[in-house]
Order: sequence, then C-alpha cells, then structure tokens
Amino acid sequence: MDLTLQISATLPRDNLLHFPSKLNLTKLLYPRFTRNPFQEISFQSSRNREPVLEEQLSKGEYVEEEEGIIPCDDDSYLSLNEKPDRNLALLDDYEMEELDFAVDPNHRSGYVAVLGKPNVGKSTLSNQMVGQKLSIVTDKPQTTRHRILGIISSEEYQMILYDTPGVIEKKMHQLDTVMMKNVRSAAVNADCVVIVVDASKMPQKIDEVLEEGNLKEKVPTLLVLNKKDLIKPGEIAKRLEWYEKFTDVDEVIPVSAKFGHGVEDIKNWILTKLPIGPAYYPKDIASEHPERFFVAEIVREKIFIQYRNEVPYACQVNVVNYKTRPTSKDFIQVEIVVEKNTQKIILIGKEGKALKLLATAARLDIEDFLQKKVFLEVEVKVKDNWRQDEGLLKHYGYGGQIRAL
Ligand SMILES: Nc1nc2c(ncn2[C@@H]2O[C@H](COP(=O)(O)OP(=O)(O)OP(=O)(O)O)[C@@H](O)[C@H]2O)c(=O)[nH]1
Repeated sequence: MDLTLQISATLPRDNLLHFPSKLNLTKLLYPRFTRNPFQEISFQSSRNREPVLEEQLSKGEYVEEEEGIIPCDDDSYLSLNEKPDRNLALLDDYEMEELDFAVDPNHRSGYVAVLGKPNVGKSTLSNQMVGQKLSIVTDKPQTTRHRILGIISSEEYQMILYDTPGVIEKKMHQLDTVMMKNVRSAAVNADCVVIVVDASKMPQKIDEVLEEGNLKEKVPTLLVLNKKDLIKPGEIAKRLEWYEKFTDVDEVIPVSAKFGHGVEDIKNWILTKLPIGPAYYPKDIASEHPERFFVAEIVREKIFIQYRNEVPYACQVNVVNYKTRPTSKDFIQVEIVVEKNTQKIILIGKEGKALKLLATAARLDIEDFLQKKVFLEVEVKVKDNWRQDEGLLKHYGYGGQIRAL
C-alpha cells in the first residue's frame, strides 16, 4: 500500500483540494500528517544553529516546524508516484457511500498523461480541462517542472490528468533528467495519452515525445493540434492531414486551448478510452497537491513573467513556513533559491524594488487562489549548482514526493 493510500484512508476528507459545491471558488486544505509522538524534538534558533544541522535541514533530513527542528521521516512527504490500486480505493466508507458508485455499472475512471514539447500549450489545455488554473502558464518554454495532477469529475466519470514538463532533447542539468523521469512516470500509468503539438509551427514527428514517455505497450493516443487560432482554416486542414498520415496516433483533434475551443471534443475522446470502474478520489477534489505547492508555483510564475534570460530557470521556490491564523492573515514564508550571487542581485534589484514588485504580484495571485488575505515574506538564497545536486532536487520534490505539511 503506498503512502498516498494511507494518507487518504486516515485523513479527514477536508484535507484535499476541493471544489465547493455552491461557490465557484477553490478551497484548499493541505494534508496534515500525524507524527511519531516519540520522535525527538530539538529547539534551536536559526541564529546559532550548528553548521551540520543547517546542512541536514537543507538536504531535507530535518525539518523546521513550530515546535522546533525535528527529524524528517517519510510521513512528512506526500508520494505522487504511484497510481493507486483501484480496488483498494482512496475512499473511506463515508466517501464510498456518498459516491454510490456500485449503483452505476457504467462509471468510468482513469489516468491521462498530457505530453508534448515545451511551450506547445500543455498547461493551458490542462487548466482548461480541469476548469481551474493548476499549472502555471507563461510564454517561455519549460516552465512546468513537476507532474501536476488535476482531477475532473462528473457523475459518470473521473479523469485524472497529469500535466507534464515539456520533452527536451538536450539535458543540461540533473534537473532536466529528473523532469524527464517525471514525464515517464506520468505516461507509464496512463490509460490514454494526449500529445499536444503547436499547429502554428511546421509539422514535426512526435517520436521523441513517444520515446521519452516510454510507452511500453500501445495505449490509446490522441494528437491535439493546439493554437489553431493562430493559423488559417485551410492551413489547419493541411496540418491535420500531415499528422494523420505521418504519426501513429488514433485520432487528431485541432483545438485552441487558450480560447477553450475543442476542449470538450478532447474530453469526449478521453471518455471513450477510460476503463469502466469506480472513482479514485472523492468527486469534489480538484488536485492532490497541497496548498503550499500551488503557492510556490504562483511565485515561480511571477518570476518567469518579471525576469528575463536565464534567471527564472535558475530559481527554485520553496515555501518554508506556512501558518494559518484564524484571527489574522495567514503567514507564508517563501525562499527563492538561485545558483549565483549575481542572480540574487538581479532578483532583489536596486534598493530591493524588484523583489518587492515580485512579492506584491505573487501575493495578489495567492490571495485570489486561496480566497483569503495572506502575509507573504520572500527571501533570496544562493545554493551553488542546486540544479545538479541530486539530494537537493529530491528535497525540492523532483523525485515525485512533495512536502505535505
Ligand atoms: N494563441 C494561442 N496561444 C496559446 C494557446 N495555448 C497556449 N498558448 C500560449 O502558449 C504559451 C505556452 O503555453 P503553456 O501552456 O505554458 O505551454 P506548455 O506546453 O505547458 O509549456 P512548458 O512548460 O514549456 O512545457 C503561453 O504563452 C500560452 O498562452 C492557444 O490555443 N492559442
């Protein structure tokens, strides 16, 4: 039984990202894990911390919580690696009863991997399908780093969507290699695959994407010809013909993800490919990622929008402290990790103006996302070559596990 199953079986159902039934808002609550009560707790202020402890903290062996610095056990992490066993189901009795899926023998559910090269519109499409912005979207390639899980439910079905990092040929950093692993692990569990290409570009073979996805046996594959709004109808017909002729996919559908055109056609295609079976998640849940994951992604999106060239790619955003306060604004402390001091200087800007601008833009979006006021504190740190450091990459969640608290 993997960790995801255990979590969902033991946690109250309010701990996942929900779609409230009446309000068209998102309420996010992140999983709270029970800690081993016998775990040793040490108190130490950050000012006079031992260097060894500092290193263990940065490697993720220890974690700083309200009660002090405590050893970080596996229970502190949420595994997003495995596809849960449908028969064990993630649902407790209450949820099973609520879903009443035994009554509907035609209910369908399954996993869908959204694959493609960078900047083709995978995240835009995934957000449109989920009906909510879960993945960040920018005009720069390679902004998606993790697999982002989005859940689309109706009475008759549940589609579990993985938006993945763009497939790249040249892997410059260990981070790129890990990102491609995330593509593979999304594809390997998929019941069907959606490959997105940019219709405004000359047609290209999709072999590289298929190879990176490591699709062992043939799964139903849809090719989505995105950004059709950028070309003339006659051109769309030509592209369609080319992809039907030169790729081994089951169907080609032209869409404009940005404007939502054709998105329903994609959903209908997926639906015919999903196996019959019960839901994996309660129906009002939109994602399994915790609140802090989306907060970090919003800050990262703002970095991509505000800064140019290499700087955004050298940034890692970590939420180091997240306190919900019933009587005042929630307190969120974020660190931006860069690789060089020169990048830190650019991020902060003259008299701290650039960082202030960034923090304000991020705070406004976070408040919009969480539907509540927050106090956001942003700090910039330098960690040489973090993109090459396997331990740090794992700690930052690139190994398919993210901090749950
Ligand atoms: N005109 C037009 N632009 C689109 C469409 N879909 C996406 N875009 C734009 O294309 C750019 C890239 O979109 P993303 O959704 O971030 O692309 P991605 O494939 O997830 O990118 P990576 O993170 O590099 O993998 C953004 O500027 C989007 O606004 C579309 O249908 N029409």
